Formats: sequence, C-alpha cells, structure tokens
Amino acid sequence: MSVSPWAEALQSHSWRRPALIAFVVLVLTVTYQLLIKPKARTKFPVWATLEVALTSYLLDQKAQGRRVLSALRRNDGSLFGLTSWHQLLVDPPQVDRLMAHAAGSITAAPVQYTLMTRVFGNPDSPEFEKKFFSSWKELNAPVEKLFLNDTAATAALERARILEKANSFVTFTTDRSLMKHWERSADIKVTSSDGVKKVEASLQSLSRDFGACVAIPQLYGQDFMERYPQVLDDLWKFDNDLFPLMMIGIPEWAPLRAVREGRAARSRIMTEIEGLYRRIDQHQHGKPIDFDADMSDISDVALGRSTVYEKHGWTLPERGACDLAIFWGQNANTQPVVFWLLAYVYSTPGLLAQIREEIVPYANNSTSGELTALDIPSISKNCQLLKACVFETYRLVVEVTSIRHVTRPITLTDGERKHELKSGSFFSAPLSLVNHDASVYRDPDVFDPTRFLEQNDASGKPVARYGKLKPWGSGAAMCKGRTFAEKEIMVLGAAIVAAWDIEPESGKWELPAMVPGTGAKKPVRDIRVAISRRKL
Ligand code: HEM
Repeated sequence: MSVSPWAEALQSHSWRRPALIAFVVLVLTVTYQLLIKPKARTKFPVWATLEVALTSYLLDQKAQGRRVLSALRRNDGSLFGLTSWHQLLVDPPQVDRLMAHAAGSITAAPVQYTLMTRVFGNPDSPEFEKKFFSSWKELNAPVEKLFLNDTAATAALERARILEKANSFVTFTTDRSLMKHWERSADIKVTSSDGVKKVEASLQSLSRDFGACVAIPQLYGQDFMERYPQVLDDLWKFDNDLFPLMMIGIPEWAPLRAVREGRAARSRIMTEIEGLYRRIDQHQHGKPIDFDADMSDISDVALGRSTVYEKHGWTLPERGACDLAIFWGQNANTQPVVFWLLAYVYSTPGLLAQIREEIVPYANNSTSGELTALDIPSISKNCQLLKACVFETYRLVVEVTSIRHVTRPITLTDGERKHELKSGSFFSAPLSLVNHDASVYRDPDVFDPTRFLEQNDASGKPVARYGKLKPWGSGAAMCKGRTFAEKEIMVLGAAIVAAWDIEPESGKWELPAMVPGTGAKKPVRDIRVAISRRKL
C-alpha cells in the first residue's frame, strides 16, 4: 500500500502546475502545524504526504531538482526533509539498514492507524486508538498465515477454480443476467469476423474484475460476492475517487461529487463487511446465521480476525471499517497489475509466443482452445520469463513508499555523516524512485522483462530475480500479501494467455498513458480489445 499516489503525477511535466500548488500547500500546512505545535504526533501528517510527492518529483528532475531541494532541506547526504518531524531517505542500502531496525525502534503501526482513521472511516478517538494499537499485530497474524505462506497461498488459489473461470473469461453473451460478474463493467459486445466469434470488451475493467472475482472469495467466501452484487463497482469507486482525496487531507464534508459518491461506496462496503462479521460471529458461537448463509468457504483470515476483534472488544461497525483495509489491500494493487501484465504481454512483439511456449507444460488446451489443465505450483515455480514479465510490470506501474514512525532515537551513519532521527518523528523511503532511473535500468520506459533474467549458476538456466526492485516495501512491515499476490498474478496471466487471443480493436496496440493510483498506476483510458478463443 503506497500513501504517495501523487508522487508519480508530479513526475510528469504536465503536472508542474500541481507541483507548484502542492509546494505552496505544503509550506502553508507545515507553517500552520508548526505554529499550533500539536501535542501528539502519532498520525502521519497530511503535509508529509505532500512532501513525499514533491520531493519525489524534484529528485526525479535530477540536478536541477536536487539543487532546489538542497536549498530547502534540513539535512544533507541521503536525507531530504523540511522538518525534523519527517525525513525522506533516498539511498537504497541505507533504507535497508534503517528498515532492519527492531520493532522497538521503528514501527508502521501509526501509519496504519493514519490510514484507518483518515481513509478507511474509523473514528479518530482515544478509545479506538487504544483498541487499534493493542490488536493490530494480532490482526495481521491470520493474514500472514494465508497470504504469506507459500503452501497456504497455493492451496487458496487451487480452491479458486481458476481453470473454470478462465474458460469463461468472456462468455459470448450480451444478456447481462447471464454474464459472469467480471464481464458486467466491461461494455461487452459480441461480434464475429471470418467465421470467428469474438467479444469486444474493455480490457482493464474485464481483467481487473476477473482478478477480484478470483481473490475476494478466498478472503470472504463466495456468498459475500453473491449477496453484494455491487461490490466491485464500490471497491473501485472508493479506490479511484475517495482514497487519494482523503490521503491529501480533503475533508469528508467537502462538497465534491467524488467525495460524496466515494463515501457512499465506502459506507456500503463497510456495511457488507460488518454483516459478514456478524454472520461469522454467529457461526463461531453456534447461533443461527443470518439468511442461513453458506459459511463453509470463509477463509481462516476472516475467522482468525473475528476472534481477535472479539478478544479486544471491537464493535461490529468497527470490524467492518477495519477489515475494509484488508479487503482493499488484497485487491487495489494486485488486480491493476493483472491488467497491465496482460496489456504488456499481448502488445510486445514476439513475447506472447514465447510465454505460450514456456507455459505449455503447465497450462494445457483442448484442440478447441479451452483450458483443460492448470498446474498452479509449477507455473509460479518454473515459468521464469513470465515471472520476469511480472517484475517488469511492477517496475513500470507500482509506486511504493515505505513510511515508519521512530519510537527510539536512531543515529544514522551516512558515509562520513551522522544523522539523528528523533523519537516521535516519521521517515519515508520512496522505493520506486530508482525504477525510472536510466543509470539503473537502461531505457527505463521500455517494457523489457529480460532485464530481470539472470543465469542460474547451478542449472545454467535463466532465472527471474528482483535485483533492486522493491514492490513490497521493506523491513518487517513489508507487504503481508505478497506471496498470494504474485502467484495470483502469474497464474491468472498464464491462464488467460493460454486460453484467449486478444487483439486491439483499433488494429494497433497503443497502451494508454498512466495516472497515479493508490499504489498501482491506472490507465487514463481503457483499452478496447477483441477477444476470441485461442486458435491452436
Ligand atoms: C501486487 C500486489 C501488491 C502490492 C504491490 C503490495 C504492496 C504493498 C506495500 C508497498 C506495502 C507497504 C510496505 C511497507 O510499508 O514497507 C504493503 C503492505 C501491506 N499489504 Fe500489500 N501489496 C500487494 C498485495 C497485497 C495483498 C494480496 C494483500 C492481502 C491481504 C496485501 C496485504 C498487505 C498488508 C496487510 C500490508 C500492511 C503490512 C504491515 O503494515 O505490516 N497486499 N503492500
């Protein structure tokens, strides 16, 4: 989860004006905050979000930007920051050392608390704060057990009936009531040319919602999806409209349509998750279950979190609001990455054929193109070119800033210098800044998965390695869903590539420009494509 969705926007030249506005807002906010001298600083300040964005933008301007920053910043060396309350660290080896500090010195909990209260709709009250800080570690444990553990993540994907779903990626129907859930927002049209039946669709909506329909039941069960048909519309409305505005401190009462509709979507999601946790509570206490709902496939994540919520006295509405963070975190980055991966693989000349050759032992088709077998463990283990494509997609579309609160003073050795990070301050590491640096990645704007392929010394075969890429953050608070996310992206990518031919409706692949998202970037427009069963 990145909290600097505007950083990327500021890196494009068309955003210079917003950069200037952000700078002015930043200076005013810092001055205001310093003047009123707030007592507690347990929340990540709004002005620091803007500071991350502005600093990232200026650093990307190389010498010129660094000159401006040098004039403004408080420290020198690898630290950039206007105040002693928030410093930005840009040197990757330093970041790794700093992030390796024990939990007694740095923590991500106040950052999570900030998101909980600023974005996910929880009350910012002393009672809630106490409840949150006493349980957040315990609440993360069930998430780690399922989404971080290799065997558990693979088993979850094996339960997700991906083969069957991938064969119905498009169903060649225009009757909305017969469509699969993921087809409903893709503006489907059924056509045929040269005797081949095709579906015209919006690729981003289709692939993003397809991924969400695979993932969400692995968290909350199928019944949740069926009981709440608007779930995907609400998720993306909250993610696209409300989340970035809340992060930059727009008040909830702001008379903006995006805020009003985003809040309504958020409130519907929270109510539905609250209803789910009521049923889980009934199930766990042997009581009659609302609607006699099917509870057989609710994940151990939700069951385990329910136990922790109960232990710490969370009310049902609080459970709904808190779990929104997990629901959002499970989907907000993963599903856009599935879209971009497909867009890159289908549009890069020659790559589709190479990937198909690589996955054929693990994703078999019948002569009519339908998938007949999908070997999930082998795809994530053996398909190194596909994995390199996923890494290259992360590099191009995932924006990451790790943020921590300092709980004990830290002395940072920075070459000849020593910096003091004081207790109670925050520091941020904009980890994806390096992803666009031509001295690290040659031709950084080009999609080239081979940059992540290295030769394995023992086998002599190519193997995909992360190198300097850090899509999951750094240190102990690194992403708790990364194993599941990466497997999901690879397997969905493999299944769709194996079963479907996809061509741009315009006749020529043109990938849309990107705008900052809440982590993964979003296309400025969807891509209209024609999809047909793969010709073998
Ligand atoms: C491509 C997909 C994903 C990306 C790029 C991603 C990225 C990230 C990043 C950058 C962080 C912040 C780490 C830091 O502060 O250093 C994070 C945190 C987190 N992510 Fe993910 N994530 C993805 C998918 C998922 C999934 C599927 C889940 C499952 C629920 C998940 C759950 C979490 C949680 C619980 C945290 C908070 C960890 C903590 O504070 O201890 N993420 N993620």
